[in-house]
Amino acid sequence: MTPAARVQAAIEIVETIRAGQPAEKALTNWARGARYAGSKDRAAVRDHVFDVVRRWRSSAALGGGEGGRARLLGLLRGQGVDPDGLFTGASHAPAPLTREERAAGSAPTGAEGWDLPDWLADRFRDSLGSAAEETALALRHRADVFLRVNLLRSDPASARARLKEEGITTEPHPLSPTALRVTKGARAVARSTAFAEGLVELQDVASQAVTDLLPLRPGLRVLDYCAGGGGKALAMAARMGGGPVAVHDADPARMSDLPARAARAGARLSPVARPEPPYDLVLCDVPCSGSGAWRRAPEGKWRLDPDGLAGLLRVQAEILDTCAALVGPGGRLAYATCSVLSQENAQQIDGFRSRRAGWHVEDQRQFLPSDGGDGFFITVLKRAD
Ligand SMILES: C[S@@+](CC[C@H](N)C(=O)[O-])C[C@H]1O[C@@H](n2cnc3c(N)ncnc32)[C@H](O)[C@@H]1O
Repeated sequence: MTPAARVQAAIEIVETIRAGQPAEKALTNWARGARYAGSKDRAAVRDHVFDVVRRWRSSAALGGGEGGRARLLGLLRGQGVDPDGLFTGASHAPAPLTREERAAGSAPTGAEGWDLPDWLADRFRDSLGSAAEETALALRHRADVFLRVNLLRSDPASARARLKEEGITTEPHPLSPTALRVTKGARAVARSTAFAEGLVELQDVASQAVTDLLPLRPGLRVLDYCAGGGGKALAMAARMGGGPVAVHDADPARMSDLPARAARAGARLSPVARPEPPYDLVLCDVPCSGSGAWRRAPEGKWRLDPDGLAGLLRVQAEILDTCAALVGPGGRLAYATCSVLSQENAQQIDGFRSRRAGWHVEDQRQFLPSDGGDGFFITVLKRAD
């Protein structure tokens, strides 16, 4: 496919997203009917589509319309790319720009320029103050790919050397001693032998930094109450000489990949339908807005509404209360989100402490995209003896 044909494909996919189809599904459906598209074409089309979703409002403003064609035009203008080189009318390319299209479009203003719904721009300001703008703007960009070196199988220097043999170059990152930022070959990681042999896992650097803050050591009774795909459970097990870490999730199907992931990593994870207290440490990595990770999952910012957020806040408080009851005397409760909204973070901890006596905050950190990874929040609470 030519670069222009990729833009035309993205225009058509953005139209189906506008009609209500999730971006992943729209891309899969397109790929099924586009046997002529090679892996580089698919990757380029995907990048265009996700760039538009990240910049849904500003691309419409700059392109002067809500449709796929206007949004791709606006995206290119925002990226400083001359659209005339792509809107050529050649075979499979978008038709040349009309006079109206050339005249349309204006610089985005306010929340439009932050690429957030108005109500969320207000929440960003309330939560982040002077860091609100840079955080919102960071979420308009693609995220870096990070690996976690699995210390049960390797060390950072050896893992980097193995990856390099397979054409994947990396560099360390100051946020976590196990983190490697992929500088070349990100798309090859999942089929590399270093990955297959469990030397590295795909995991955001801030997600690693969150588990680094947990007071873990071999022999502790540890429960990951919202284990999901197990990214943090595996990282915790690696810091405990392999585990075991008890894993639980309200939706056990979300843990279906865990046995294979644990085997690859050399970690021991024990699924528990009903947690058996007391635990020395319970992590609740609660369901949240995902606002810290909207570079990776940008549809979330357009889908979330105030009622949805209120529902999440209720579930988070319930999980905190449930998990507190699982911690033994002198034990720890760790609360984590990949959110930058204070209602889901510090305010949730304040609410918990106003409901329950006998807990004190041992550690609290908010990671922002400006630190290099996703936005994450972690609080470690210690229960009185
Ligand atoms: C943020 S994800 C967990 C991500 C995971 N810890 C990781 O690092 O890969 C939140 C998880 O909480 C689960 N969940 C939602 N409500 C829950 C509840 N009431 N109790 C336990 N788990 C719940 C969801 O199914 C989801 O898998």
